[in-house]
Amino acid sequence: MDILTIAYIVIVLLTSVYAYSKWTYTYWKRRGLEYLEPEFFYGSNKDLIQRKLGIGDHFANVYNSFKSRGLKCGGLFMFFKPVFMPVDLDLVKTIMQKNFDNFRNHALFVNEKVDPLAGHLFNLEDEKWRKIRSKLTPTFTSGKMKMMFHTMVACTSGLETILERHSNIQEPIEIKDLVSRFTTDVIGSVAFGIDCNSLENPDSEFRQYGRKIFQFDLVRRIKGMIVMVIPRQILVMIGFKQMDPDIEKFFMKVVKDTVRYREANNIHRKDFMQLMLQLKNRGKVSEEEESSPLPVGQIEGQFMTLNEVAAQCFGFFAAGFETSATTMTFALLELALNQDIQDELRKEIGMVLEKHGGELTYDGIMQMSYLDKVIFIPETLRKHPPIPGSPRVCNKDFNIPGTEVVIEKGTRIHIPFQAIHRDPEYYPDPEKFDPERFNEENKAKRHPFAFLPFGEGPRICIGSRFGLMQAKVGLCAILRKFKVTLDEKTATPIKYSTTSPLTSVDGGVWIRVS
Ligand code: HEM
Repeated sequence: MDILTIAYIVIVLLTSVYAYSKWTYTYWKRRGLEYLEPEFFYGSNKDLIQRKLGIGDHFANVYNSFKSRGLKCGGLFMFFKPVFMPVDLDLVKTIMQKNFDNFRNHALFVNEKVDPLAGHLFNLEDEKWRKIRSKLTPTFTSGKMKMMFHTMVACTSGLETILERHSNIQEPIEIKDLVSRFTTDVIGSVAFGIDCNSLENPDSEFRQYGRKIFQFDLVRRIKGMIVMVIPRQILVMIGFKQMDPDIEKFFMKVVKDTVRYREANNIHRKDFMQLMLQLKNRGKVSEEEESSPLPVGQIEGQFMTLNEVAAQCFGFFAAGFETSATTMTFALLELALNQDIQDELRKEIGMVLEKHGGELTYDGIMQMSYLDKVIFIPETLRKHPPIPGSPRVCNKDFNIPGTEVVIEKGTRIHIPFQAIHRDPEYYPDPEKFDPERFNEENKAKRHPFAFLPFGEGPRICIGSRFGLMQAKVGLCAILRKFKVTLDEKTATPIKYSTTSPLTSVDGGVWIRVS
């Protein structure tokens, strides 16, 4: 082929892609929906793709631009794909709850044959999601939380030892790293029954792989782009793999070894793995400790396979340690900046502990109203939601109430939690950290969908109780003994990282303890 022919083919190809994108970018106009003017290739997300803004800040800009135009919703483009964004909270409720059947799935590409660990609840779709969700729901009741409480408390001693050391040598500590090691130890222990030891050893394998799950390096970003641009059917056909092989190998081995060991030695522990073994061998979670297979004839329900068990354990690890560590980090940041609130909280912790003989107990934690309904944790999650937004996909055409616009099957949706949490219509002076926003009177005045740190509707976070409990246990352990102040190494005013999928602070949060 001569050079002229090659040049001709390239020109034809580029012109076709350009013409296709031009046509695609008229999608929202053709459907009669106001939209953000896209740019070639980037669509409406140039700042996000070029990493000038993080996910939360970028979608907050999009939300604010629709809101300032008085719109209830709007259209945008992710590369060439149309994305719908609800702004009005009744419409958010319609999508997440009222018309859930039209918007059941998270729109994430999974091929369990190639990526068995990706078959966790967050990624699953339709009937398989429904089936696994109903099996897992009983593992997160308050009774089960009570059962796992002591494991959480046991992990606080390492946390206290490290802070004691930093207090003595008067050195600041990057608190996100420390509390991530705490939550890694808690989840490792509760989900896998393994002492991860990452508080003692910051480079433990669990901590290393935990960090890796949330590192979005170039390869991950390219894979993410491929998944957005190439149709699913083609990805399945070519066996496209997303999961890093070393992460997969590590977690698969941990789960399989633990399952085999427990089954061979008839070991029962009060943890999540025990409940998974019940699902694997008995098809349901029961109150008994027993998890060995039932005799033929007594079997109820369907069983989980070993791969499904591994995927759920991996999902809980990934979804559980970083989100709770993020909550604890922002709570400590705000407490360091608001010493009066910190004093109030420490007073409550002291009073409750005194009533419970100086011990951190489940009932004691449940009595901490300033920590809990107070307001304090909700205000942290409002101002800094760890997951800044959630995707959905439309699986049945849906007519937006009161308009002619139809969201077509296959259209992606983005629900911008962070933007809603910072909307002055619902939270006046939104940058201010004010726990009183969550007293009963103020809460009652707000639209229930103005607070979405755990999502809403049938797809709401299944581990919220667990996540809140471990954050509270960790915070109580810190605040009962230490006063926290912000070290000058923290870049203030803080900026959110533009590279992390979860909300996190650029340069970290450096805390001094005394
Ligand atoms: C403070 C901590 C946490 C926060 C802020 C958080 C937040 C969220 C959010 C926003 C979603 C998406 C909901 C939606 O799309 O509507 C979610 C889903 C999920 N979370 Fe959490 N989460 C936390 C802790 C945990 C923990 C500790 C676990 C497990 C032990 C967990 C497991 C999950 C799972 C499995 C899903 C998927 C649910 C489904 O699709 O049915 N999360 N979480």
